[in-house]
Amino acid sequence: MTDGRTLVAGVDSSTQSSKVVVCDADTGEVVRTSRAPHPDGTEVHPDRWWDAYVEATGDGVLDGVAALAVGGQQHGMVTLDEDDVVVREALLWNDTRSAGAARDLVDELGGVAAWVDAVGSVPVASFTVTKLRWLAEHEPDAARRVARVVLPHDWLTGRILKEGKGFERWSTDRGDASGTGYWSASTNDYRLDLLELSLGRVLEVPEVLSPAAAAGRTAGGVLVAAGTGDNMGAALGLTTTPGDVVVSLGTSGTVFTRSETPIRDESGAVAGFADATGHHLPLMCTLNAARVLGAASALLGVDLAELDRLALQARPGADGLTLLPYLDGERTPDLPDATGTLGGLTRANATPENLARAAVEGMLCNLVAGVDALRDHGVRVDRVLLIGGASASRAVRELAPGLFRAPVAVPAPGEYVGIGAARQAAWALSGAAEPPTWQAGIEAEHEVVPGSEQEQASVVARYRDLLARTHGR
Ligand SMILES: Nc1ncnc2c1ncn2[C@@H]1O[C@H](COP(=O)(O)OP(=O)(O)O)[C@@H](O)[C@H]1O
Ligand SMILES: O=C(CO)[C@@H](O)[C@H](O)COP(=O)(O)O
Repeated sequence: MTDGRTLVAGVDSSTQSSKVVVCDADTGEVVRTSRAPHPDGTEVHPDRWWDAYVEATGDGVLDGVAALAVGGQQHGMVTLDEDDVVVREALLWNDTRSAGAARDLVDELGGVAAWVDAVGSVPVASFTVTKLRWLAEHEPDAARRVARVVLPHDWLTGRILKEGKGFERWSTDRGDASGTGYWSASTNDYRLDLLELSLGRVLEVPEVLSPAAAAGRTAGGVLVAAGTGDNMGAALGLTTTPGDVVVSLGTSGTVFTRSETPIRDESGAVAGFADATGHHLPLMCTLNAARVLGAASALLGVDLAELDRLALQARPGADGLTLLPYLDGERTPDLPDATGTLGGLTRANATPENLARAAVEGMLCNLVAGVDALRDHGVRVDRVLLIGGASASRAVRELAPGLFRAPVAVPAPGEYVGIGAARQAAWALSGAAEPPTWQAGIEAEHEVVPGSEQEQASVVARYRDLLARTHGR
């Protein structure tokens, strides 16, 4: 309690950084924020997340906070031995070394339909279940030492409780559990047989808490809520209405919507995740998003603001220059070994403006597939809410409505994963049946430019054509 009001904190332990948001528990007003970077790379020792958390919460950032929760990057494999010592560095969601293991597991269970029936998703390299198979095959000594497996948000939640002398047991929530590949959002149960299929034996797994449950309480009295995956956290931090689809442009690109019922997608594009309120969060994810713009600006030797200016000076379609932005391999489409492809390059269109435009268009066209996949499953797309680091880009904001074929709203600048985690903490603290009502304002709205539909459709068609010619998809 500070100045008569109750404060709650949300931690977003994402791929590139830890962000902390302290909010008024009743209104959601953001009172303080801070952040600290994570190391680069697709395998990271969990202690580095703790270091970033300690750095970001220094200087009294958590003073007066009554409850907190952690939203974390999904899927990462954190392996612990009998004494909870980390066995090896965590393999993150964007580590593609387990792509072969994913293909093997799909075959061994009887194909994609069997996986969708079992856990609502078709596993790709991102999923924890495939990382465990990779571990068993490539590091058998380490695999033998593993006693339990948890996810990044589970681990950080447990560490906060251990340091706060309030740890009782490892726990997780429905949202994050649904990204493991061995827990089903339809039945709300683990499929330990799939864990066994992956690793050759069953491991201890965290207890799946209900949405407003507490994971524990520190000796100092701070309630630590269940926490969740970062996309589920963002969904809880945003004020959405039916017909809203969220596109997040962070390290990953994600397209998701809240749903009362699961979506069944045997193409594997849409994963059947759970949300953080007891419902569902069908979600499509790409490995490439904001960092594509970073790479393009490095290539052109300009900053992100100049990249925006250049992109907006070029004509739609970049005079025929098209980028398949698979710079870190790709997850959707399932092309883990792909690299980027620049198609249609001529002497006439080889300008900085066209390269900048192709980067923005390519990044967005990659996500158009997610918006369309949701449409194909009957999801109404009345409005796209754009969040994540690259939603600050002027070029992204202006090009997105035409390519997504929907109006785009950009919520007031904010760390929505952290805000969602803080809202979950406030919910757990209140003991109420529903989370508190917090309103996220809209900063900017962008409409589809009338008459531009044909032109935008041809940008997407050219992208799809290059994808088909390059990768046969
Ligand atoms: N104005 C901008 N234009 C394009 N990209 C941006 C802009 N501002 C930040 N970014 C990018 O956003 C990314 C960070 O986004 P964020 O959502 O915090 O990622 P994550 O949650 O995955 O760690 C970085 O790659 C950064 O370069
Ligand atoms: O793997 C997924 C979703 O399935 C990613 O969205 C991760 O959850 C990482 O998120 P960011 O760090 O990009 O926010």
